[in-house]
Amino acid sequence: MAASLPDTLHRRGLMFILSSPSGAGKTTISRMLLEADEAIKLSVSVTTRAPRPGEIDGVHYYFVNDAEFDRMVAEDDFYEWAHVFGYRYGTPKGRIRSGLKEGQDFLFDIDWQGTQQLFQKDQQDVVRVFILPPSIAELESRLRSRGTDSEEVIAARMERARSEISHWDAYDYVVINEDAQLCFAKVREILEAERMKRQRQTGLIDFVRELTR
Ligand SMILES: Nc1ncnc2c1ncn2[C@@H]1O[C@H](COP(=O)(O)OP(=O)(O)OP(=O)(O)O)[C@@H](O)[C@H]1O
Ligand SMILES: Nc1nc2c(ncn2[C@@H]2O[C@H](COP(=O)(O)O)[C@@H](O)[C@H]2O)c(=O)[nH]1
Repeated sequence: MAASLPDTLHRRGLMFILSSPSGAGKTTISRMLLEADEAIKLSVSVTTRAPRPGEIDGVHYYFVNDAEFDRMVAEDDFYEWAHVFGYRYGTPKGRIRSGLKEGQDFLFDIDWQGTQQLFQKDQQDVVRVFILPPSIAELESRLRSRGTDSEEVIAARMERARSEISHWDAYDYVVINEDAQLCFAKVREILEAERMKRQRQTGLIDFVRELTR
């Protein structure tokens, strides 16, 4: 019979960030990951933008007005926050720090500004993945096919896409989302490998010491 592993063998959780220009598919990949992997939890952001059809308050975002967002900023409730497309978006502190200690992994669908802020605060727990579209034409076509944004909003997102893409080299991994299943498989492999990193595996020193005693 196989011996059981000591219960001192734990792992720190990680902050798994997916960023991309709007429409490249990070929400699609995030949802696939959350469905396939029960061990990672979405960090639900707060936003001042209106919900899109099908978006549920508290599930996809916490939708708040400007006054409520101001109050949260004043009370230092955010891990990070940024202006994106004329609205404000922020990561509420919630239970992230204590969750990481307990081994909980968190998924962040946030932009490059938020990524920078999280990385500055907590380098060791952050894994940064940037998703690129296969082409600019395909990016525009995806924004259109999503059917949730007006022409004006699509134009603003396309206008910003090049400057967002210019931040690709501030990420640990870059994955091109041509085929969603393939992209998802790659992102999942990154997550699995990052979970195994030595520095995340607390208790390993004692375990190895015991093995080699
Ligand atoms: N590999 C793919 N091939 C074709 N369509 C895709 C692919 N990945 C995502 N899409 C579609 O493209 C549209 C945009 O995807 P999604 O909403 O996931 O982008 P996003 O990067 O999260 O955008 P935003 O930043 O605006 O939230 C959606 O309609 C989605 O179904
Ligand atoms: N810095 C942050 N960026 C965020 C956060 N939540 C979402 N986002 C980014 O905003 C844009 C637009 O999102 P959309 O849902 O309106 O299309 C996208 O790049 C998101 O990744 C956050 O908490 N902080």
